[in-house]
Amino acid sequence: MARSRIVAYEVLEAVRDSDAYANLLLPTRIERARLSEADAAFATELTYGTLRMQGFYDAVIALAAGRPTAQVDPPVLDVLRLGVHQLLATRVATHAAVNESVALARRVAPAAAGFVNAVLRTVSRREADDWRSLVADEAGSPDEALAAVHSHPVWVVRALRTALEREGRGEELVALLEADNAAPRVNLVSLPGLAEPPAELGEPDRYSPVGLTAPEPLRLVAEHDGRVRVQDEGSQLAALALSRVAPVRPGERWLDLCAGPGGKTALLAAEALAGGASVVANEVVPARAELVRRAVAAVPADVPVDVADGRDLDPAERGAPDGFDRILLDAPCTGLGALRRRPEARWRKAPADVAELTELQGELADSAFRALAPGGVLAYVTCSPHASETHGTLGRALARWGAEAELLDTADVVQSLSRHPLDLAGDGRTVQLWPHRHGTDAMFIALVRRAGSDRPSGDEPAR
Ligand SMILES: C[S@@+](CC[C@H](N)C(=O)[O-])C[C@H]1O[C@@H](n2cnc3c(N)ncnc32)[C@H](O)[C@@H]1O
Repeated sequence: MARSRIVAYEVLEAVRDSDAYANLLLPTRIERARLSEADAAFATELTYGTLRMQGFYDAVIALAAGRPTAQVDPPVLDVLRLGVHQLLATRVATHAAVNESVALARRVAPAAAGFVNAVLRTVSRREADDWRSLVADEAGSPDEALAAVHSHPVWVVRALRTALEREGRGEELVALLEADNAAPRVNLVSLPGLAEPPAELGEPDRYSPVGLTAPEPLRLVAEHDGRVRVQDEGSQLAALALSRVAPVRPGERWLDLCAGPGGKTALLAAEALAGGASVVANEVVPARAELVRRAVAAVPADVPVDVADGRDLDPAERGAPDGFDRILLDAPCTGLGALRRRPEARWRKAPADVAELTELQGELADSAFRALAPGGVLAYVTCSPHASETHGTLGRALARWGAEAELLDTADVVQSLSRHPLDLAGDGRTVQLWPHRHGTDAMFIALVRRAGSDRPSGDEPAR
């Protein structure tokens, strides 16, 4: 049987049994199996597509098998999910999808081969749209129908709706759910001052002045030795919001508090280098700190990367006795804004994670704010649009900081650095980007200035 299907199955198995991350494991499994480019693309499509659409496929399997998927052995269920994906979402011929799935079942769960054959034959008798209607009809409520058909947990559907409704854009929910299920394009950043401008390398991004797409993105990355990197356009805008909120004055000190794996650190370091500022990075997980070191290696500047809990930060120990002029807090979050990129993430998160994370976000925000120099600017960023992690965490922090803090017009800052006007809704001061509206991850960006001398934008002499 095709090795691409075995690779896809083995990744699903590792995601299920060992909490593996598909985006990290798949490339190594593809390499180990020595798959051709076409087979690698098929294995990727199978793995990511199956993981994203797992909720919908489970509803289909339950109907076709006449029993809840909780009563199906996990290895058999994974074989069925892969089979349903091939039948309902790819051009694989029906007989090939069924026969290859039965062969896979013989390999991993021989006693269930007949069951797999029967279920997949039942699934193959209807089109995907018919299954969507049947699944919606079976759901207990309109929200459960949306969740099952668009393959998101119900609580995530509700959280996304709340976030959109806050902007007066509740009607965009289905477009957002669909965007979460589409493979994102590979987007690149060309580190300013260190690599050619975007227009010389490919098609410049619509919004980010340092971003681009290209027909062979990975070739460009390989050729540029870290100076051209894969990075979501929303992440670029978040880093640039901080580096371009005001002209950089030589001698400014910047901190990236939660830096791993270092995508934004690299862009900040390039921006700082161009303006004569310096950057230090911090990350609590040692392996991720190592990724930050690799990410900044291409920038010819000293960027120390410390391994520490960002809640225990002493600016003096990090070379900024008067505090930092700019701090990025790209906070640990549920990642509900990057579901396109992390296909299994939606099934791993639970509402309880939100409460735990918002507490951590608040503590990190307090630590970051304390570490600002008078007049310094904090960028609070999440790759989640969940209202508790965005406006909730920010609003509570602003209330604690009182008159010491000023929420800057972040929308104005981001619009002014964007190549084209962004369709932003909401409160007009913070920025929420969306996959369906902007083609970016759903990044939230808020810039907060600490009271005191107007360091990043004022006219004090440089230190
Ligand atoms: C959203 S990610 C940052 C992504 C990064 N800015 C980038 O663009 O590549 C959040 C990071 O915070 C780290 N983190 C979590 N808790 C932390 C803490 N208490 N102190 C410092 N870093 C923490 C996580 O390990 C994770 O690497």
